[in-house]
Amino acid sequence: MVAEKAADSTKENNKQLDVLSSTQTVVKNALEKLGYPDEVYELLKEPLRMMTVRIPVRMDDGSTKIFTGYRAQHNDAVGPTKGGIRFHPNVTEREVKALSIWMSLKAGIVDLPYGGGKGGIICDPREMSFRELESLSRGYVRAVSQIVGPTKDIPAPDVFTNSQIMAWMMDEYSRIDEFNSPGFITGKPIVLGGSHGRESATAKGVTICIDEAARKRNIEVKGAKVIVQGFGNAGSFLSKFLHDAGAIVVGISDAYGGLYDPEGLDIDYLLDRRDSFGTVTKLFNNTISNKELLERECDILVPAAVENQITEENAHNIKAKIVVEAANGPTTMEATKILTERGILLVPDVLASAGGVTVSYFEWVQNNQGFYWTEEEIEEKLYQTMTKAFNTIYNTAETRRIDMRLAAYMVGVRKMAEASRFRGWV
Ligand SMILES: NC(=O)C1=CN([C@@H]2O[C@H](COP(=O)(O)OP(=O)(O)OC[C@H]3O[C@@H](n4cnc5c(N)ncnc54)[C@H](O)[C@@H]3O)[C@@H](O)[C@H]2O)C=CC1
Ligand SMILES: O=C(O)CCC(=O)C(=O)O
Repeated sequence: MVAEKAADSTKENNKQLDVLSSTQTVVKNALEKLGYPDEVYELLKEPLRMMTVRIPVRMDDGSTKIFTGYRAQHNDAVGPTKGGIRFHPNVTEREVKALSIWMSLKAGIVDLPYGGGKGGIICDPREMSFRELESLSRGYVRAVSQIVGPTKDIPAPDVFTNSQIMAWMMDEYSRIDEFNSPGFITGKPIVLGGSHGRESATAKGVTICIDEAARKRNIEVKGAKVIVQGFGNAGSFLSKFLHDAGAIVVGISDAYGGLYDPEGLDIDYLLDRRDSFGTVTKLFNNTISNKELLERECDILVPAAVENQITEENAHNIKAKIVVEAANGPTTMEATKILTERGILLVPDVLASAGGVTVSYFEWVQNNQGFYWTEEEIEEKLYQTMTKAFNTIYNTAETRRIDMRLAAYMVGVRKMAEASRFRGWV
């Protein structure tokens, strides 16, 4: 009996942490609230295409290692699919599928002419040499080359991938295409057709959401205590922006642990010492765990690392008044409910982290037109896009008396549902 109960509770816990099924539940709720028939949900609950590839890489020790990778294309009714590529040991097929659905929702929320796509390779780039990483990146592009391209599916950076990896991938695709194809991928170095502001775009978008959310809750960002989980692309730029705006960044973390100081951390020093994978805490002895960090005292909490960090286990202990999700999928559905009931304003991932794909879109447009904008122009366009999206979703949540995640899904799903209907798919 006891063993049966324990097995049931493990099953329930695994279900809550399955990002695909929880995303499907919210998509279903959003479509029902919008009055769409069940067949629209049947179409949108899974990607239209999912490719699994095996990539052989000759390692530096002379052995050959076979890596598994994925590319999911959720829905291309609105336009080509778009979304990052993740290199991480925990990548799974279901995770990549969920990430592609989130990309569709983001494109809908910030009104881009795209559907969602996402890729991932099961690997640990922190343990690979530069040459092995180049070989893996080029091998992945060769393996998925038939289904990607500037008018089909446009990749970008995500966890543990960066502008160098985008450059190798663009070069490999250009060789296959026998044409210089900068619009194949975004997040490239500026000299290869990258856009000003793309590197910091995700964090900029999150900063704009924090400003808007703080205004709604009468909190001054200047002087507010902030914890940021993750010190990579999203988390490190965000910490810098908030620090420069006068917020007190009291906590940060990476995959190995967290740092907390109620008086505020020396962000410039930490930025200077972090490595290219967003690791910095290994240099310190007085670290705490990621779990502890999330529960420490602060006004604003920003998970900017990986999925399933705020769950029903710790949601009751979160001290922040505002939680802004820079990461994809950091809060489970059960935790969303708990935080909302506790009066904590939760700004969901599909809205808060949409700055990255927004500037990726600007990069793609600049590649297509062959004319490039200044950083100021990009920043202004990003600001307009993010504030409009935030307020549309905030007002939808208020009017309908629902949480901001469901409101964001309702706003995000509508365009692809309509486009699929007009195309006669449902
Ligand atoms: N880079 C981008 O443009 C965008 C990123 N995101 C999301 O933001 C999140 C972070 O992505 P990036 O900053 O780009 O990645 P990154 O690779 O630059 O940094 C990842 C950070 O998370 C930490 N981390 C990794 N595994 C962890 C774990 N198990 N527990 C705690 N920390 C861990 C790493 O140490 C590092 O500090 C991800 O969820 C990603 O999907 C969302 C939109 C766009
Ligand atoms: O910049 C992009 O196209 C995609 C970024 C991404 O993967 C994300 O928003 O999760």
